[in-house]
Amino acid sequence: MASDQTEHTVLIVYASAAGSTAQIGEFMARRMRDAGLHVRVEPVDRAPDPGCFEAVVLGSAIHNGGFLPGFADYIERYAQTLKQRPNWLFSVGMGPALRGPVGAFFKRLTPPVVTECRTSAASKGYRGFAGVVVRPPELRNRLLIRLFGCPYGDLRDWAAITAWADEIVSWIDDALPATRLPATRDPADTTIGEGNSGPA
Ligand SMILES: Cc1cc2nc3c(=O)[nH]c(=O)nc-3n(C[C@H](O)[C@H](O)[C@H](O)COP(=O)(O)O)c2cc1C
Repeated sequence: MASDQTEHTVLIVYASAAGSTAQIGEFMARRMRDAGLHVRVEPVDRAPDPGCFEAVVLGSAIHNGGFLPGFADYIERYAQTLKQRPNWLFSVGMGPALRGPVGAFFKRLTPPVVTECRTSAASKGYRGFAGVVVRPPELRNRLLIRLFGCPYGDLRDWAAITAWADEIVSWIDDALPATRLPATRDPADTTIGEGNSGPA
């Protein structure tokens, strides 16, 4: 028997310079679609108005201590809308992969831009994921990375990303009311008016 419930709609917006954050966004989208949600995933420069979706996930790579250009602006521009939509924020950087005494200290710190955006959007949750760390050409940057104890390579923890996507799906399924299509419609009635045009 066909279900009369529509899928919940989710927008995933990401900012990515080299592609690792984009892949996390696409991965989360696939995971959430497999769970029955209707998910649109877009880079921030093509992202639509979040007000057209029931829930939103926002994620950016961290470069030089901040989000990528345009990402914080998007959150600021739609802050009022985002405050009225359940939304979640993630960052992708070296943080979770830092090791050693200096690394352990910096690992505990949340970049100020994360706190600002989380407050602006009233995000329900935040995760910092490790990204892909490539050996930089500049000696100074290589020394900093060594000081922080960060290894090179693809450090993404797909199990942690999967678990977070599933947490968001559970929240949406539990907290958002099911959207129901009109139960019946007289096939002879061809007018599109009140009561016939879509979900109540
Ligand atoms: C120029 C540059 C600056 C970076 N600055 C930071 C930083 O300040 N903090 C951090 O945790 N990671 C930093 N990283 C690591 C990136 O966040 C990481 O490589 C991430 O996976 C990049 O995401 P993307 O592939 O989506 O662009 C930097 C990387 C580059 C290339």
